[in-house]
Order: sequence, then C-alpha cells, then structure tokens
Amino acid sequence: MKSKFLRFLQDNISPQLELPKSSLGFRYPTLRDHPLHTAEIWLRGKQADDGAEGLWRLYDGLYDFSTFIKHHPGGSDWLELTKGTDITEAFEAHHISTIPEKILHLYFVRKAKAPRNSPFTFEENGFYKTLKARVRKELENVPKQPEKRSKILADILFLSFMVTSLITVRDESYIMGSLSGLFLTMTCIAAHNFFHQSDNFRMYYFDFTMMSSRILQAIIEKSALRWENYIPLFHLLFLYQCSGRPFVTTLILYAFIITVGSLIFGYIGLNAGHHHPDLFHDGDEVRSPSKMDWGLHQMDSVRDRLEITGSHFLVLTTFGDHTLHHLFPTIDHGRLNYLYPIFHEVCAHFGMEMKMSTQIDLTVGQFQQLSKIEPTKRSIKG
Ligand code: HEM
Repeated sequence: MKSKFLRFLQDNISPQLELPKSSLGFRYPTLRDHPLHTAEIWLRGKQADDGAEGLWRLYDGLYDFSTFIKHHPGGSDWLELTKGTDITEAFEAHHISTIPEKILHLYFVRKAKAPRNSPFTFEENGFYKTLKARVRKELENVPKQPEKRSKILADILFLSFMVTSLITVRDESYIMGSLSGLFLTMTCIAAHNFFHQSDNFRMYYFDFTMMSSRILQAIIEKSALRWENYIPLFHLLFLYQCSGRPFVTTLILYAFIITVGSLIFGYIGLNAGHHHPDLFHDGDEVRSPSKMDWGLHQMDSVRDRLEITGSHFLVLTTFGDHTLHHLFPTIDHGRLNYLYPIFHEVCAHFGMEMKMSTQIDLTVGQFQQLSKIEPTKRSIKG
C-alpha cells in the first residue's frame, strides 16, 4: 500500500510540461517523473514499457524462467529482479559462452504482442556479435591470474577502509577520516568490478557507501529491506563498539567519512567517461537505422582515459577500461587489458576507432555537456 506522502508527491509533481523525446525511439519511461529514483522504481517502469507481458522478454520471444531462477549460474537476483522486462541487452552482454542461448528454447512460451521498446540490434555478422565471438576465443589464452589480483586489491582496499575508519573515530582525526573516505571510494569502485559477475561477497563492498536510496523507499513505501541494506548500520555500530567513543562523536565522524567518500566518488563517477559533448546522449542525432548495433552504440557513449589505461590498480579503482567493460561486463578488469589487440582489429574491420581522452578533457567536457542546450547533429559517423 502506498503511503499518503507518496500519493501526495505523485499527485503534485507529475509532469505538466511537454515530455522530452528520445532520439533512439524509446518511449518516455513510465515512472521517470516519480519522486523517488531507485532501481526498483525504474524496473517497475520498465515492466510497463517493455511488452514482456509479465514474463521475461528476449528479442520478440517471451520466456518463463521461474523454474530456472534458482539454478542460474550467475545468481538468482538477475532473473528475479528482471521478471516482466525485456532482458535482451543484459542477456547478450552478460554471457560470452554460447551455452545460455542454447538452452533458451527450453523456456520459450510465445511470441510477444508488442514490438520491442529498444532500437538496438545484435546481428550475427554485426560489430558486437563478431567481437564477442573473437573475444570468446581469445579468452582461452588470457591468463586467469589477474582475476586473483583484482580480488586481493579489493580486499586490501576494504580492510584499509575498515581500519582507517576505526582510527578516525578512536583518534577523532579528520585527516584519517579523509584517508578513510578515499579508501571507501576506491573500495566501492573496485566492488563494481564484481557486480556483473556471478553473485559474490565482494559486490557488497559497495553498500558501505550508503549510496543506495532504498532506505528512503522502504520507509515511504513501507517495503522490506534486503539484508545488505543494513550494512552501513553494521559499520556504524562496529565503529561505536570498537572505538570506545560516545555515540554522537562516532556518528559525526562516520558522516564525515561517508561525505568525503561521496565527494571523491562524485568526481570520479561523473568524469569517468560518459559525459562529454563528443559522446552520444539521448536526444543527439543517431546512427542510421541500419546501424543500430548495440556494441557500436556502447562505443559512441563511452570514452576511456589515457592516464589510467594499462594500470591494473587505477583501472580497478577509477572505472578504467570502461568501453570494454560496457561491452563485456562479466570479464574481470584485470583481464580486459589483454583484449585490446582483438578489439582494435574488429574496430578497424567495422571502420570504428576507439578514441581516448585525458582526465582533464573529460572533466571540462562534463561541464560543457551540462551547459549544452542543443542536441549534437551528426557527431557520430556511420
Ligand atoms: C537478466 C538477464 C541475465 C543476466 C544479467 C545474467 C547474468 C549472468 C552472469 C553475471 C553470469 C556469470 C557470468 C560469468 O561469471 O562469466 C551468468 C552465467 C550464466 N547464465 Fe545468465 N544472466 C541472465 C539471464 C540468463 C538466462 C535467461 C539464461 C538461460 C536461459 C542464463 C544462463 C546462464 C548460464 C548457462 C550461465 C553460465 C555460462 C557459462 O558458464 O558459460 N542467464 N549469467
């Protein structure tokens, strides 16, 4: 049941203005103007827009994976959360092996009634599928060891965050608190490497940031919290118990660490490679309809940074190798570096070029993008 507060917000903040149009042809997302911007509410909007008829949609087919959820090697969340939506893009990007597509027919129910609410294609001989086939083969030669290094780096960062946060409170040190905030940011960005892989405990490192707005949603909608939503509270209690400081002092220093971490995360996150006038933003002129390959569009909307490419540590802690990560999110950041030769070969074959920027160019570009009021015309070739 919705609370009175939520109903008030919905009734009073609904859009009176003309809705912005997607140049990619997406419908104006249902619940886009909902006062809460959480993943769950976005998914609810997608359920209304994707024509999946309460099932899972892949291309123009409807599937029922209810009996498969518990057996999914990637974890149950992916399928539980996406029920009632179109999972075509997520399915293609998250599986490099051909096994998943081979078992799809077991769960087929019927064809969808409505056309797909996405312009993107995955043609067999198109850019993405060609690249994926080459990457699948190349991964057999890519060492597995860097995966282990990513795990060790993430764990060291997490432990450093925990220890420095405790010293911050024990010594009431704002200098140590700033360092702890930095470790928190690096830990949570490293956690992002593990989000897209099979379920694993390192993905929950992100929850220490308090960046999830689920708590607010749970209060307003009176819905249940998941166990990981309590992680920030556990951390606060850990600091209070172990530092021996009064609760109010602990709370102030805890808030300081979270604030510093959020500020650093904000800088890295906003400037890591998506916001620049040279990059595609919905509303800009699109590729020709015959070239709506999903992979090409990923390339249009991401730019990597020269300074960090090649450093495993910096790539892991500042969203590096981001173009390849978008294309193959399940591949550990430590292994992505080995895929560049194949990537450049396939790009050349399709007349694409992977452009790089500097951190400063992307920082300035982010503000240029913010101040831009006209869509870009034909900035994207093809
Ligand atoms: C929302 C859609 C889905 C997402 C985001 C997703 C995500 C994932 C992830 C993260 C993995 C682990 C990959 C890795 O660590 O390399 C995985 C593995 C797998 N998934 Fe999914 N999955 C989805 C839907 C499906 C569906 C519909 C099927 C089958 C009909 C499926 C079958 C499999 C199989 C068989 C594997 C193991 C692949 C292998 O080891 O080669 N998945 N999935």
